[in-house]
Amino acid sequence: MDPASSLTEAPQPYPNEPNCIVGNSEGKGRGVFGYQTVVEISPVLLLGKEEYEAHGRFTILDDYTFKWKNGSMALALGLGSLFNHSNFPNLSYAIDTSSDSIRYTTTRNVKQGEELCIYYGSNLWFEPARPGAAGLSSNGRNDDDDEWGGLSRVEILPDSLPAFFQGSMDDTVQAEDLPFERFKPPPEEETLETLRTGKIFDSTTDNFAKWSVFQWLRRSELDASELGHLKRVRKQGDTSTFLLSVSALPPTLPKDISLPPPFLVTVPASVALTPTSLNLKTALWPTVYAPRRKGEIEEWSKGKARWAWDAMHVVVREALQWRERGELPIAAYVPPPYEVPDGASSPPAFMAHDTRQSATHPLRHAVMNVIRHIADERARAEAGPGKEPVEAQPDAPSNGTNYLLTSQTLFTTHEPCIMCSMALLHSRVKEVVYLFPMDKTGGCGGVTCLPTLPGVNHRFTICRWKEGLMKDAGISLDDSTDA
Ligand SMILES: C[S@@+](CC[C@H](N)C(=O)[O-])C[C@H]1O[C@@H](n2cnc3c(N)ncnc32)[C@H](O)[C@@H]1O
Repeated sequence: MDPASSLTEAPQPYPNEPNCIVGNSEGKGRGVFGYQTVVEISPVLLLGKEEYEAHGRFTILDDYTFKWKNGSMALALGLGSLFNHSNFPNLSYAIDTSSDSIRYTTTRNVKQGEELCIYYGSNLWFEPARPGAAGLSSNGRNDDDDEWGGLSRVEILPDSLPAFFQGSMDDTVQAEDLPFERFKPPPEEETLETLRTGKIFDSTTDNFAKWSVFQWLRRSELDASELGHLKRVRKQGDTSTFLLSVSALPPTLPKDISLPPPFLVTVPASVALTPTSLNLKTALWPTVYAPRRKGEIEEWSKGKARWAWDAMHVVVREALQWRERGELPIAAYVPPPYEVPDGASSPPAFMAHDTRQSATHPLRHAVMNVIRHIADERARAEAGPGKEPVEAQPDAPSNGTNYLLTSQTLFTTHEPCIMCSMALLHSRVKEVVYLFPMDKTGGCGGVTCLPTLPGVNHRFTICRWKEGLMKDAGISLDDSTDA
C-alpha cells in the first residue's frame, strides 16, 4: 500500500465508524482515512482538597492522581491510571471537569503492540526509563520507524551535557549558562491605530442592583477567565455596566433581576503594559494594568533548560533523517510545554519538516507546516470525531488566549524566514529557539527582526543556540536559503 496517499478533498464523515473518514485519495477515487482515535474515556474518582492533603498524598495514590478544579485531585478509573509517561507521547488527554472524566486520544498512528503513553509534565517524581528500555518502543521490537523519525531513540549522552545541568532541576540557571542567547523586544507603545480590540456583551443597571448582578454572574456559566484582563464592572455615576460574556450570541439574562437587553461593546484585547496604554484602553473599558520591566525575560530553571536541550536535539535528529530522504534538512518542533497549568490538559507534541522538495511547493517551510498541522488538529478536535472541521468565526471575540501557539515554545533547526516569522507572530508564539542563524533570509534577527518592527501586535522571545554546544549535525545550509 502506498503510505503517501493523502486526502485530496474535504473528508466525509463515515457514519458507522466515527474514527474513519471517507475522502478522495489522489488518483484512486474514494478511500478510507484514519482519524485521531479516542482510546479511553476514564471517569474519575475525586478526592477533596482536605481529604487529599490529610491522607491521599501520603499513599501510592499520589503517583496516580491528576490535579482537578478547586484543589481536588482525581484518580482516573479504567485504563487512565495505567498510561505511563513518555517525552514523545502518542496520546494526549483532555480533562473534562463538566463530566468528571478524562478523554485519551491518539496523536499519531500507533503500531500494533506499541505502548500508549501520555506526557506527565516536566517535574517527574521518578527516574524515567530510557527510551528503548521503555517508552514508545517498549514492545522490544527493533523497529527503526517510529513515525517520529526515530525520536524514541534520540539519546542525549550524559557526557555531552553542560556541567550546569547537575544539581536540582528547580534551580534557576544564570543567563550566561543557558545553551542559547535570548532576546525579547520591549513592548511597543500602543496608539489608537495599533490598539487591538474585541467585542463583548455588556448590560447596564443602577448601582442598587449591582450586588445581585455580581452574585448572578458568579453563579452563571459565563466564561469569566477570558475576561481576566478587564475589570468586570464600569461605574459611571449612578449606573454600573457589567461585562457579561464573550460568546457570539447574547447571554440569557437572569429572570429575577431586571437587566436591560445586552449590548455589544468594544473592549481592549489585552492588559495594559504601560501608563499610556492604560489611558487608551481604559477609555474603552477599565483594563488591568500589568507593567513589565523593559525587555524583561522570564527566568529559566535547570529543568526547563534541560527540556529545551532535549527538544533541540530532537529537532536536529528530525532534520537529519529527512535530509537522508531528499528533503531540505529543516525541521520545526513544538513540544508539550515545560509546565502545564494546574487542571489544564497537556497539549500533544507537533513536529514537521520542510517539504518544498517533495511537494514541489515553495511555501512548504517546516515552520509553516507545523503551524498548519496544529491548526488542522485544532479544527478537527473542535469538530469532534467523524465531523468536518468547523470554519473559524472571523467575528468571534478573541483576547489572545486561544491563538495557535499561545504560551508555546517552537524549536527549529534554522532561523525562520520572514514569512515563517510572521506566521509565528500571528500564532502568538511565546518563544522561538533556533540553532542556525540565517543572516541573509532570517526574520528573527538575520535580515530583519519581525517582532521588533513598529505596528506588529505581538512580541516573542528569540533564543539563538550558542555555537559549539552541538556538534555540527551536518544540516547547516547555504545562508541564502530561506528556512
Ligand atoms: C500512573 S502510574 C502508571 C502505571 C504504573 N506503571 C503501574 O504499574 O501501576 C505512574 C507510575 O508509573 C511509573 N512510570 C510511568 N512512566 C514511567 C517511565 N517513563 N519510566 C519509568 N517509570 C514510569 C512511575 O513509577 C510512576 O509513579
